[in-house]
Amino acid sequence: MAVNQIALSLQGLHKSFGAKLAVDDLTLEVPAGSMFGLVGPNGAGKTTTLSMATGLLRPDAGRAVVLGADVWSDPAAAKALMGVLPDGLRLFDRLSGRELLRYVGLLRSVPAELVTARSGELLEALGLTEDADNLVVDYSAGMTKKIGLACALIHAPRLLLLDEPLEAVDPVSGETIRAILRSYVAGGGTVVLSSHVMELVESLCDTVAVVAQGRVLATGPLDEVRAGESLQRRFISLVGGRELDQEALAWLRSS
Ligand SMILES: Nc1ncnc2c1ncn2[C@@H]1O[C@H](COP(=O)(O)OP(=O)(O)OP(=O)(O)O)[C@@H](O)[C@H]1O
Repeated sequence: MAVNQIALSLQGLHKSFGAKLAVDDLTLEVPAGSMFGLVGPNGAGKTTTLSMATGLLRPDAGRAVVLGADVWSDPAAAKALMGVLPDGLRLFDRLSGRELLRYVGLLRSVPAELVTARSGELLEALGLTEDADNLVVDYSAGMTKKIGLACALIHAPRLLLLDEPLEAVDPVSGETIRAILRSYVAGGGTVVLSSHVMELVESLCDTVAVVAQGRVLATGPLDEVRAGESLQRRFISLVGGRELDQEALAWLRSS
């Protein structure tokens, strides 16, 4: 891999929903081999940005390029290089976990024997072996997240884009997912994840971007962005905290 290669380049992305400007001229570069955290308050435009980066939502303007492949003009090449765990993932949940992995693997042109072997390993690593033959519709939220992650990994992509990957996941599974992501990056992969949980981003990511109102407020190596503070404090000073009015919700106080 070339030194200083860019795994994901977002250039001047724009997206409006009616009068709402969700993503406003957003430019971002994710270095290859990094664990990149995308953080921002509710409604900042993280999901919209990731959807445009992964080919799920067409930008009004701008480009998304994955390891040299343009997501919108060369989608087959770009999609072969990335694994995606979208927000509010809709899976074919009338399949069992094992069947779903097989379906996704074959769809991604992974040879059948390899799909079987990789599925077994992924199910085991994510603690899903016991439930592998149960229908995904009956999985808990955390189990659904984990099978979604397995689907994103089955074709051994070079770039993983994960929207809130640890949401609803129990602490033990959370540790497993962190370990999988760390070993994926150690092996040359790149991860982009969005999260509200600053401790998670601080403990896992080496590079971050803070976005608010569809724009990048700060990006770079974690230590540069947090500038001697905790990421939480830096985040609040960049984004602006909100004080709760003394009189607000007075009816909730019983005395
Ligand atoms: N399909 C849509 N139709 C209309 N507005 C939308 C749509 N999707 C997103 N938006 C708006 O765009 C803005 C950005 O939303 P987005 O979901 O990208 O934010 P987010 O940073 O992922 O938020 P959260 O952290 O709460 O998930 C919000 O104001 C949201 O209401």
